[in-house]
Amino acid sequence: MSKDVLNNARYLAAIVALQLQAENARHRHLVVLSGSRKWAVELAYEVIARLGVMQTLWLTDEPQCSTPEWEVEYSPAKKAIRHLGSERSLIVMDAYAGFHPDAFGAISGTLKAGGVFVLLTPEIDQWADYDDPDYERITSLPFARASLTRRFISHINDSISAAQSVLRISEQRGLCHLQNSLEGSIPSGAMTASEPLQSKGGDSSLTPDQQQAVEAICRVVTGHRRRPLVITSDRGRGKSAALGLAAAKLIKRGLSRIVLTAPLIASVESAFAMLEVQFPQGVRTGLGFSTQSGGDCEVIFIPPDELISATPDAELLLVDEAAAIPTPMLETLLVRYSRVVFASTIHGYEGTGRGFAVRFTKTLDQQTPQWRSVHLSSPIRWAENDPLEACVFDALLLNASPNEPIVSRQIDFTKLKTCWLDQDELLHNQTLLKQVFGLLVLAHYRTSPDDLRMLLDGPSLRVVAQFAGSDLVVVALLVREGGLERELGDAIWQGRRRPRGHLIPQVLSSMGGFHEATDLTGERVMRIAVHPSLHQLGLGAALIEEISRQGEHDGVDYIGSSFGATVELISFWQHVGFSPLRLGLQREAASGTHSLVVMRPISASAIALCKEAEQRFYDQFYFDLSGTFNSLSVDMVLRLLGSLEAEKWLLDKRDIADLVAFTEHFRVYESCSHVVAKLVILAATNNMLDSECTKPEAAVLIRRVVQKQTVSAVVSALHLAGKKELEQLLRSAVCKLFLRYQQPLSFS
Ligand SMILES: CC(=O)SCCNC(=O)CCNC(=O)[C@H](O)C(C)(C)COP(=O)(O)OP(=O)(O)OC[C@H]1O[C@@H](n2cnc3c(N)ncnc32)[C@H](O)[C@@H]1OP(=O)(O)O
Repeated sequence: MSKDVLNNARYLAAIVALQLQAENARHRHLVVLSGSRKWAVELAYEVIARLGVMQTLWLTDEPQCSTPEWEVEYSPAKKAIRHLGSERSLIVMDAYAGFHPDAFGAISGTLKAGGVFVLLTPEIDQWADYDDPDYERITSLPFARASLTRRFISHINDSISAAQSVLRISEQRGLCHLQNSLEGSIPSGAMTASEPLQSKGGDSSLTPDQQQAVEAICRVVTGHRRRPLVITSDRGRGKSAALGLAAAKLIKRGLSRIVLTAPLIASVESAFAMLEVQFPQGVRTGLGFSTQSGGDCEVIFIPPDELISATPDAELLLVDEAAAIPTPMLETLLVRYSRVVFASTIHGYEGTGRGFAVRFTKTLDQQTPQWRSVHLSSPIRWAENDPLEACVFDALLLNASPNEPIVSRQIDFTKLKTCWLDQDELLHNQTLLKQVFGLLVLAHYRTSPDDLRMLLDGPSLRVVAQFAGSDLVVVALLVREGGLERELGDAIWQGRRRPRGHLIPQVLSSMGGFHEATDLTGERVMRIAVHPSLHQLGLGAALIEEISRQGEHDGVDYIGSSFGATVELISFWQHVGFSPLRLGLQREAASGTHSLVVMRPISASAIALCKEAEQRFYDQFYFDLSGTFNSLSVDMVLRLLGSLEAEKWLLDKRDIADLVAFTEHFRVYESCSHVVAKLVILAATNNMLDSECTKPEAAVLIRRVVQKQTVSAVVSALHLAGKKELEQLLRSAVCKLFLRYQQPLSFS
């Protein structure tokens, strides 16, 4: 027998032994095959055959061969998210096709107890030199993929090598870990008492945590007081199943319509599975479940952005994976639905969860201080101390967190230390890396493992942070943009080319029409995050000042940013001297927000461009409010209208006569709507809508007069009794504003 065949036999025996241990302990394990692609792929097929696994999921862009005997489902890593609702007992990920950080994290959560995750990588000491195809996603001109650093891969490689529970097999070095498993001994910490897996079904199979959650959900509906519930858990604790069982119980007690929402329908699959078990006669449709074929009672899935725009009736709203939904959307749901449960993974593989607990609970404390919480800690899909979970969390820093601050709110601003952090320094100083990434995760709902790679390898990325003593209090990621070749600039302006990176120059040139934007160089603030316990103390503003000083020193033309626009963020960026230049036409599906490009110019050319682009933005903005932006929130419209120039909206004699006819006589609104609109804009530019009108009046003026929403849309959105109430609110608001207008010096 050849040496290779003998070796492979040893490796397979080790993997089989490990899988048996995993099965006995209800754990999952990571096996890494590091060597040539051909060797690793062939060994992986042998693993599938030896373990006798049907329906292996294999993440790759380039399936290597078809497998007649064993069914393998191939999927590109970038589409791994599609598989989130399913469960597998064997997953293969081919890092030769690209190591996709988010996919690695998310898909490992779909591996069942007793399962094995097989990662195929180049040889241990060559992986970090391999031109990983997935790095294409972070290239940016002039950096070609092959020229990028691969510190992230080094970090993953080191982390895997350091994890005692990983079985690593190298083509050149043989078995690197868990050698003792060959002899059938058990790696430390891997064996716990074997417990039966939770069966999909009724209450008896629930963990005590789940039972507590189901009871708490039922109390949200049956309690006399409005009491929102927050359920938090780690991945695999049966949170979604508990939502499904609670929904079933409530339907049995007489509820007829429950709405379930989550960023992805796949993540609530186990809630629907639970309903199917509870109502065997029920009918599953694409987006919902009816207890009987005729309809009767239903649990319906509605994506968050649709819920916000339509607000359908529901006796109970269940929000799953709430951490992946932006806080402003959650706040809207909290206001609109009286009985509501927010459930979320805190230590999720996607890395989005921990900030949720910090950010959203602040809102709950303010709006509904009587809210309750339940935490699910016992895993149901695998046993405690799962080796794969520990390894993935460590490698992707999903447990990272900034130091717990800090001498509470007493920061001595004169002693803050600004540090420009080197990406190499971050790689080699894991404590610092964890602090920085931990703060980004905590502060921003969409920070994911992909961002860890960006942090370590993003070309022309710079990291600046401020420390109070050894505590990180604020961090920003910056990326250099622009200064593009004229020929490329022309092609971008003409809409013929859209190279990766250079977001602000491209948006301003190809969409805003400012050809010169691609010539200028700018520093884009990709992310800025202040420790959540230290917001609104001036730390964010101070760091922006530091960034601007450095930008000036470096000779860049401007500092810019692009972010999902909320009223609070617009307020922050305007406060620190940035002008809005372009609002994205479409809402991002995940955040429900429009992205806003802002700029603080430094050079004379950027000052000229910024002035003109801002003017153009506002000129266009008013017209877009009755079209593209006619569903923009009232607060956001008010915020942006506040910066319009009042002179363009001054009223002439005839306008004033029209307003007299409307407010004092019987002129109908429709015949003078354009003049009413002028008055409203004029008032908004003087920030008088808030001070002169009640909230419902201001909302009617913005929606009906400025955004030209239909009467029925306004009535429904503002929960008015009907057209009459709308007309009364409109008339009373216009009367107040007109009266104020007639007072000397009240409008500038
Ligand atoms: C490109 C991007 O990264 S955009 C995403 C920004 N980051 C995040 O959303 C993460 C979470 N949030 C944060 O980290 C912080 O709140 C930041 C970075 C937005 C702001 O930093 P902070 O230190 O809290 O703000 P700072 O105290 O410097 O505020 C300066 C001014 O901005 C405005 N402002 C700041 N936060 C708010 C807010 N929540 N609501 C209204 N206005 C605000 C105010 O005018 C404030 O001045 P004032 O306090 O004198 O009224």
